[in-house]
Amino acid sequence: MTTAHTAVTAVPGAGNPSGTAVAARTRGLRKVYGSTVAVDDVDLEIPEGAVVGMLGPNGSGKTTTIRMLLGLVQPTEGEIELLGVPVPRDTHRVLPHVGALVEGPGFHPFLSGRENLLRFAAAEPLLADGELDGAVSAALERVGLAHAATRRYRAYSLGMKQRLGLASALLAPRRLVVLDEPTNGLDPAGTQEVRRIIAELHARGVTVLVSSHLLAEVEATCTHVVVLNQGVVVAQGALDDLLESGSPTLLVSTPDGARAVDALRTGRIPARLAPDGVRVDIATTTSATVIETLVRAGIGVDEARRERTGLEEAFARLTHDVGDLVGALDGDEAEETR
Ligand SMILES: Nc1ncnc2c1ncn2[C@@H]1O[C@H](COP(=O)(O)OP(=O)(O)OP(=O)(O)O)[C@@H](O)[C@H]1O
Repeated sequence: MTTAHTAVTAVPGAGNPSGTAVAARTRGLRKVYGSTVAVDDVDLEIPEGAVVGMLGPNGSGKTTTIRMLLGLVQPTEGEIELLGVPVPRDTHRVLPHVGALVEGPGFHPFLSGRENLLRFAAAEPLLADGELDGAVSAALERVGLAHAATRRYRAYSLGMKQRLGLASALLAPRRLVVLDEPTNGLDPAGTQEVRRIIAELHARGVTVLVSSHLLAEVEATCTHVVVLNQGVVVAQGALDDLLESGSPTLLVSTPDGARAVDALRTGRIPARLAPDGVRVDIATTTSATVIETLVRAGIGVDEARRERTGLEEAFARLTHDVGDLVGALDGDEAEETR
């Protein structure tokens, strides 16, 4: 959890000269540990108000990047701007506006969950003394931990510890919330709650950066994604753009699949029979041409819909086959891909 112990000064607006508001930005960010390059030349842009999922295989640099953003790890090279403020130089100015769930938030094992949160709340410059109790109760309630508030932290399960970390990130009103694997150790109900909390923050206009291995969660909750592989950003942008970037496919439901495949192939349109219909590659044709071809061949079409690439498929393509990436996302990002 991040707290600031200094007085709050005004945080400048997070606008940028090109007009798009940016909550966090890095330029040429690099972190080297001995002979390990953990993060290499990372240029991030986290749009204000977005829910950004940070994805990547184990060891791809997600946690290191998040820790550098929060001023917890000193970059080897590069620049960071958080809510318009340079980090780590002025981290203290911005931290009160940033809630963070990162590993090892430093809870005291012999204090209860409530007592631990009260200590953190007392260090929140945005909370007045008279607001501490209420803020702690509200945060405990929000993460479903009110019933265990008086139990000692060391008796908490992994999931309860995770919930308490989340509560600490939500103690005060935030402009940016950074969650490093928030569903780690949570049961399905806890995962649902994290999803709900992220949706609530998003509805209030809070920017959320969340790292996760749960692609279905990211697909369900995020508006944008950043994909890291071996310390390098291999894709970033709107989730919808990423999902549209695979080979476009039309799924056709027809009572006569085998004949449909024959008719399309005769018309030099790649198609194959699948359990749920006929899958047609429309990279070099249009949906209208496909349907026209089928109707001309006297084949009935019950339904035809364009399929999106699932995030799982996109992720596999991005992290296993970096060479094929150019052109997968919009031009700028693709060009930056190495
Ligand atoms: N304090 C450290 N000292 C040495 N190497 C480190 C340190 N922290 C991270 N690394 C290395 O940097 C690389 C990136 O690690 P990082 O924890 O950022 O990855 P990650 O994407 O968060 O992984 P995971 O999904 O497993 O949590 C790894 O090779 C890791 O071993």
